Amino acid sequence: MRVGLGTGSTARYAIEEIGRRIGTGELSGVVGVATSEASDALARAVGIPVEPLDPRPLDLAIDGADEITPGLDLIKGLGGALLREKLTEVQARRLVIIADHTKLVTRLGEKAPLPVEIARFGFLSTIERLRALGLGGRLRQPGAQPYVTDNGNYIFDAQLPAEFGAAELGSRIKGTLGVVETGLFLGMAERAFVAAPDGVRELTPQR
Ligand SMILES: O=C[C@H](O)[C@H](O)[C@H](O)COP(=O)(O)O
Repeated sequence: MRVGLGTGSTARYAIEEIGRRIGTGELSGVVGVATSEASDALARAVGIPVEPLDPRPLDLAIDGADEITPGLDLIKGLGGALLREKLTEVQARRLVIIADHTKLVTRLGEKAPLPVEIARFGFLSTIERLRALGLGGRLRQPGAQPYVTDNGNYIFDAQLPAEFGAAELGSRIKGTLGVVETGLFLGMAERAFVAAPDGVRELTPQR
């Protein structure tokens, strides 16, 4: 199998477990496609052969999420990996999300901002254009300098308006000059395994 390897503190568990099972011989013939430099390094460290993304479909992708609706629409990218995640996961025959129950929401934007990856050149102008769409939020800047993605871009963490249609807003953001990609993953996840104190629930999209 060719497996998309997600990014973040939850996807890390899956990568480590795949590596462990390859090590014990429980799994064989697995090749990973990593969604970040960090996951690439982790996968290699735990013994998963890693290949770059090419146009062939992936059998499976496993990743975390920042928000999960009952329809399994997602916000992703608080870890900064949204572009490579979307490039990889759109090619997966099955996208499986793993998360804890704090990620469940009734509507997108309820708890998390929407990460929007933007080009560094002219980023202040791009942010002005995003504000003109009615988005609040700010440039991700954990210290003295802005956060830089694996692709050399910045991230604008957008506060979504109270009322919006996710697909329409997503295409308006994506169509804004300077925007590279958004962390909206709509209609992509096939199922989610969500851990809560009383156990793990398997969710499929409720439309
Ligand atoms: O860019 C990061 C990814 O979209 C992560 O999957 C997401 O932020 C969830 O990460 P975590 O499992 O660390 O909460």
